[in-house]
Amino acid sequence: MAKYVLRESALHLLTRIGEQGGYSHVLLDQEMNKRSLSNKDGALLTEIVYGTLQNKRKIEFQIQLYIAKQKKIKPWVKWLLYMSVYQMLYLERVPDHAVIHEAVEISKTRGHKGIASFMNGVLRNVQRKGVQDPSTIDNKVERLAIETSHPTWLVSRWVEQYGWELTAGMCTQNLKRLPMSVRIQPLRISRAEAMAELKERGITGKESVLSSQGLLIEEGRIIDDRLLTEGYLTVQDQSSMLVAEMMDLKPGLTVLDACSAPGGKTTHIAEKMEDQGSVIAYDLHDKKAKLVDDKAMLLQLQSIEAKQADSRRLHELHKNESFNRILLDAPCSGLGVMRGKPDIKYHKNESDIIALRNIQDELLDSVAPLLQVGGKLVYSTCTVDRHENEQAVEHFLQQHPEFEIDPAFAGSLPEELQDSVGHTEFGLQLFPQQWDTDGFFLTRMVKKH
Ligand SMILES: C[S@@+](CC[C@H](N)C(=O)[O-])C[C@H]1O[C@@H](n2cnc3c(N)ncnc32)[C@H](O)[C@@H]1O
Repeated sequence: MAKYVLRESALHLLTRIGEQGGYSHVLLDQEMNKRSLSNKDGALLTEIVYGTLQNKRKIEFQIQLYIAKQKKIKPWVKWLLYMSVYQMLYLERVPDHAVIHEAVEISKTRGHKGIASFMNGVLRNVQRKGVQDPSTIDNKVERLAIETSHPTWLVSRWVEQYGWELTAGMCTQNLKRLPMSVRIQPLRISRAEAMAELKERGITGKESVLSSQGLLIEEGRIIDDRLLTEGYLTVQDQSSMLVAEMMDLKPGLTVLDACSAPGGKTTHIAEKMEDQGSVIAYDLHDKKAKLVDDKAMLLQLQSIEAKQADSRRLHELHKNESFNRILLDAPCSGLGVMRGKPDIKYHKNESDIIALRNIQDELLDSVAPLLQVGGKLVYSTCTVDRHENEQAVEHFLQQHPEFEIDPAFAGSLPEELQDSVGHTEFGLQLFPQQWDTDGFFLTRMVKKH
C-alpha cells in the first residue's frame, strides 16, 4: 500500500470544499474516520484545512504578485499553494523546507515537472522575498475584509448594520478557534460531578455563565471521553444553550421544535422539563430527523418524538393552539458560525440572505396558530444579520398583532447579558467576540389573545 501522506488528504479536502462546496466539518470528520488518524495527525490535518480556509483571502492577496503571470492555475494547484503558504506563514512548528519539499513532490505526482517547478518558484519567493502586506490597502473596509479573509460585501453590510467597532471585533474573532463547550445532561450527572471526573483524566474546564448546564473546556481532549460517548455530556455552543434556558420551561409542557436536527436544542428542552411532558421535533429531512432520535437515545431522554415534516405545513398535522411553547430555530445564513464552518465565508452571498428570510417568514407564519394563548414562541438563528433577525421579528409582529415580545424576556436573561450591546426592542444579538461564542440571535414572544 502507498504511504499515507497527510498533506495529500488536506489537499483533497480543500479542493472539495473550495471548489464543490463540501462542508468542512463533515468532510474532515469522514476523512479522520476513514484514515483512523492518531490524535496528533488529526490535529495537524484539522489545523491545515481550517487554517487555510480561514485565511484564504488574505493568502491570495499576499502571494498575488508571484502568481499574477501564470494565466490559468488548476484548482488543486491553487489550493496546494494556499495550504503551503499557510503553513509557512502561520505554523511555526513546520519548517519551510519540509513544506516546500512536500508541495513539490505532490505537484510531481499529481501533475508534472512544470507544475513542480512553478510550485517551487512561488514558495521559494515567499520564503526569500516575503509577501505583500495587506495593511497597505487604502480602503478601510476592503483592508479589514482582506486582513481577516471575509467577503467585502459582508464586511460592508456589517459596518452598515452594526458600525465599525463591532464589525472589526467580529471579523478578528472569526479567525480564532472556537472553544469547545459541552452541556451536562442534568438528569444523569451534575456539573460538579462531570468536572471532577474529567479532571481525573486531565481535562479541565470552567462553568459557563450563560447556562447552568454549560462547561467550557480549557485543557485536554474531550471528544472521545466516555462522558460524551455515553451521553452524560453533549457538545453545544454556549450561545445555543441560551435558547432552552430562555424558553421558560417546566415539567409537563407540550413543546414544538419546528426545525430540530441534529437535536441539540430539542434534547436541552427535554432536560429542562425533567423529561416529563412532550417535545415534538420536526425536520425537513428524514435522515436529519433520525439524528434527533439518536441524540435523544444517547442522552436517555424519552419525552422526544422526532419526525420528518415541512414545518411550513404543520397545520395539516396539528390543530391550532396545540402547544404551550414553540421553538423556531430557523434555517439561516450561518454568518455567526464561520469559526466552526469557515467554508461559509466563501459560499454565502446576499441573495442567500433574501431567500432564507422568505423561508423564515413562512415558518413563523405557519407555527404561530399552533401556539396556545399565553404560550411562548422563541425565534433564534445562528446568524448575524438584521434582515434575518430583528427585521424578521418586526415583520412577524406587524403581521400578527396577537403576539408581542415577552415583556419578561430581557429581564430573564443571565445577568452578564443584561447590558449587552446586542439588545434591541426585537431581541438579543450575541456577537462572537463578546463571550467567545458563535454569533447568535434569540428572542421570545408571547401570544396575547
Ligand atoms: C439551525 S438548524 C437547527 C439546529 C437544531 N435546532 C439544533 O439545535 O440542533 C435548522 C434546521 O432546519 C431544518 N429545516 C429547514 N427548512 C425546514 C422546514 N421547512 N421544515 C422543517 N425543518 C426545516 C434544516 O434541515 C436544519 O436541520
